[in-house]
Amino acid sequence: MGELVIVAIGGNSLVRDNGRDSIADQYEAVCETAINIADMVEQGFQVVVTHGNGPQVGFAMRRCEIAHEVSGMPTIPLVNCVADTQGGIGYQIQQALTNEFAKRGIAKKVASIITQVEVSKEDPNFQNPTKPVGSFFTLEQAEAMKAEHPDWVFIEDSGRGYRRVVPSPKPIDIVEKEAIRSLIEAGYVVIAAGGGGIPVVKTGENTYDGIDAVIDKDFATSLLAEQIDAQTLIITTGVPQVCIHFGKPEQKALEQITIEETKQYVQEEHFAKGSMLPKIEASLSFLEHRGSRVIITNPESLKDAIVGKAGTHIVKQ
Ligand SMILES: Nc1ncnc2c1ncn2[C@@H]1O[C@H](COP(=O)(O)OP(=O)(O)O)[C@@H](O)[C@H]1O
Ligand SMILES: NC(=O)OP(=O)(O)O
Repeated sequence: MGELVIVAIGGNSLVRDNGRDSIADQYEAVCETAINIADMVEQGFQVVVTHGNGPQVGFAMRRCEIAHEVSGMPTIPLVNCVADTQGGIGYQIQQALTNEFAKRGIAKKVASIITQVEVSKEDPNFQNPTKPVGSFFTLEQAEAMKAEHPDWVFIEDSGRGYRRVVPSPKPIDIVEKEAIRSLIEAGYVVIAAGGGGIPVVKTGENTYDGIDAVIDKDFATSLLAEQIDAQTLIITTGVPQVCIHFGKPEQKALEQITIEETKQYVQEEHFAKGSMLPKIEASLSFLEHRGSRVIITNPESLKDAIVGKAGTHIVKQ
């Protein structure tokens, strides 16, 4: 079996045009990412795919809220919105990969696993929402919405606008890890932990209950990578490389950095909270446990990045 690589697809990287955000647009973006993943499979890598749902779960929440406001339809709990987006995006990735493999004559099967991820009810992040979801708004739009819904919390997201935030507890365990391992061993390209996984808390030795939150998919992916013994973690997002002085005139893209250099940049606050910082923290956690290397790049650079010709590479030393 080839090197086991886990590829995390950013939710924002699947949103084409913030004005439309249609399912057809999203499928087009998924198909482009599927081409890049198929390239990696042809290169001989064993691939596991995870994905985000930040924009999509926010859209789902908003749809239920509007349906409730307009026609009194029952709202859908956030944990179920996460499950719905995990299924919806997983379906698109599964179909796009299946079709791409068939087109190229790659003899690989694809399977998505509904993945629950255990969190703690006591996690302090439940009291302090930090995970941006849904659309980007101007300050004026955010203030108008806040006036109408005083319990909503907004943050500024990496110079891109204002977004609603929801609680994001840290993942403790991937409930379906054995099933994921079995499918990998059977040669499947597995799609798992979509949207960071469906947040659940333990109610007994082997029993669980859903809880309203959105787990950061970078942390869930790093945990899954450890639990399936992946050697390489790739995080795809909206930028080809991680930068220092991001968004400033002196911005500099990083090609290769060590754990120590990365920690130094974290201390110097080069990585924005809620966007690039969780990717960096998840990368460090993966490298400090079992992982060998991390690559952060955009989907179109995957094929080159895996052979060292693109992206930002974080290495042990
Ligand atoms: N130091 C940085 N280097 C590069 N991008 C950064 C940096 N800090 C913040 N960003 C922003 O973070 C974004 C990635 O976060 P986000 O869009 O939330 O992730 P996702 O692709 O997982 O949805 C990048 O597209 C970029 O706009
Ligand atoms: N759940 C999650 O972290 O999604 P994004 O990567 O889309 O923000």
